[in-house]
Amino acid sequence: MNTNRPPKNTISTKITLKERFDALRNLPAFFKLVWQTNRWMTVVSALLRIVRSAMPLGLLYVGKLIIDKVVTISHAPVKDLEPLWQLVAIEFALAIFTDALSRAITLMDSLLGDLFSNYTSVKIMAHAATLDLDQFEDSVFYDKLERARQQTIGRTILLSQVMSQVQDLITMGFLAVGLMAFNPWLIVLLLIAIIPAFLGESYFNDKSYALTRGQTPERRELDYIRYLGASDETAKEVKIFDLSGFIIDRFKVLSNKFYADNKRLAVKRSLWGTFFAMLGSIGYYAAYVVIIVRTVNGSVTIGELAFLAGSFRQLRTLLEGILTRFTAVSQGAIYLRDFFEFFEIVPKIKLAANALPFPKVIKEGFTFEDVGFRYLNSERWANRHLSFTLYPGEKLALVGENGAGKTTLVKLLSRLYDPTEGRILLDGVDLREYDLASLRMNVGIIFQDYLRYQMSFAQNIAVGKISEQDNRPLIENSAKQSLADVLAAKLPGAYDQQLGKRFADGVELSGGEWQKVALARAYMRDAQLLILDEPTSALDARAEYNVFERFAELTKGRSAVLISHRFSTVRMADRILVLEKGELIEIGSHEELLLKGGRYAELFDLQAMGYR
Ligand SMILES: Nc1ncnc2c1ncn2[C@@H]1O[C@H](COP(=O)(O)OP(=O)(O)OP(=O)(O)O)[C@@H](O)[C@H]1O
Repeated sequence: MNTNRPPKNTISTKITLKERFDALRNLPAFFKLVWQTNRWMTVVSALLRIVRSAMPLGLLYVGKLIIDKVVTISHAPVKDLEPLWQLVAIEFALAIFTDALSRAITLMDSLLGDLFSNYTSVKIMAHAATLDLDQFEDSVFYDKLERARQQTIGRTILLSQVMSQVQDLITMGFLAVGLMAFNPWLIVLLLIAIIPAFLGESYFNDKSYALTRGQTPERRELDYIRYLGASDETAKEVKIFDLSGFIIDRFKVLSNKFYADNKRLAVKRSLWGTFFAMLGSIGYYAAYVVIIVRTVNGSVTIGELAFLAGSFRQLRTLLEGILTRFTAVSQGAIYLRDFFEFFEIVPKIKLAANALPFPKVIKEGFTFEDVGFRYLNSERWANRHLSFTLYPGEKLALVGENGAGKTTLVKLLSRLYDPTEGRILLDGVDLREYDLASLRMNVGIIFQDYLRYQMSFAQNIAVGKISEQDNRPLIENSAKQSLADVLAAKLPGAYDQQLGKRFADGVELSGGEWQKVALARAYMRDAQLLILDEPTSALDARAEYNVFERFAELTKGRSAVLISHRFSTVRMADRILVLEKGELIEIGSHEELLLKGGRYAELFDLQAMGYR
């Protein structure tokens, strides 16, 4: 991380007015989502707004009737006030009703907005779960995910914006009819006064979108720095290495840049906004003068003067609102494009059309045929020219220096990735022909960077087969097999003990203890192939010996792949596969490889020497 210079924007961000209109095409899909969120609330909300949109005209018209009535009565010799009070009562009732409607609309917006946000968050999580591992490792993907996530919050605003837009358009229709009946030129005057403001608004919205979109990678970095600076998982290292100053400096550099960019735009926008608002006022007062002159000439009544001036004023406000909101809505619609784009990302690891179920009993084993794999955006081969067979019931250990490609190999075996070249066969059939869910069900794998779920002890084991989360005997049995049962007995809450420090009453475990818990996950499913990627590195020597003794016993008849840097563990395997720079350089039993005197023998001696 370079603390002095924030990274440059990497995303193209220019949008044209045409794109703005095009983006509106996303709105039907958006409304479909709203509709799916909650049907009856969507209908009620729309109905409330339609009724609400007729209210301003009603209020203005009753106001006009009241004024005209007052003028008539004041000139009449006999003063009958009854009809006047009736009108006042009607206006009062309308005013109260309008207010109640507005509140109901706000309430519906906020409730529907919350539901919408929950619904779309679930949709995002569900979709993310279908995607491939390497898609998560791609920064462009992450930017999309991040923007889609923002939409779940931002789009609840869009919802009320679009609804208000429709409501205001209807209100405007009502008012415009009244105004046009009097003088159509007033409408033209109104448009002339408003259009500059609209263009200005749309210009600045473009700028603001471009800025926000361009800042996505930096915002992700900012979030990451915020997490580094204040989280239970990072606190230990941040303290030990005294990183807080470094982190805060980086945060300041980035956040100050955000602030400066945003400020520059906000100031410009505010200045131009003031100017455009002034033009609007000029238009309004010109129209006002026209109406006053005609009232003085006697061609309209005083009530009509109040009605027309009120209509004109409200129309101006509405039109301004509508035009401003148009840019905001189209803006939102452009953001929606990002949201829907995320859902367009499809996993590359596909299910075969007539996928085969995983064999009940593996007959020939897994055969690698000249398998090579390169990570996304990487020039280097993580695995290359791998050809070997993992036989049914065989225990195979993978050995090699850091970065030799051991973890990559087991990821290919469990189809987290598909080979870049070559193929992997299971009982003579390409792994890609098998049903993915059935494959995953039959391959139990515990990675070296397994997750420490901040959940209960039992749940931490149950994640190995979550459909069995209520099967306590199975969970306890799995714990017994990985030697985690002894640990449960020591905890105050036993199997219901909350683990980790993030939540109340949580107990933190040692590294080795966590490993035993994670290891129990492997025993939750009756997998035909078990893969343990350095699962015992944190265990003490005795515990590791016990774990492996059991492992060999418990996996009798089943295939297993072990990755370990400890040769005391490795030598228990039937065969050992030695990897170097992603390629297979030796394969054979412990004795065979020692006799051969190659790389394995060298590494073994090196470690043995350390114990002498
Ligand atoms: N997600 C990834 N994206 C890009 N490159 C990766 C990724 N994971 C691993 N690599 C690269 O692939 C190579 C093999 O990594 P792998 O994790 O398979 O090694 P390993 O033998 O398991 O190492 P270790 O003993 O350190 O766990 C390494 O050079 C590593 O830098």
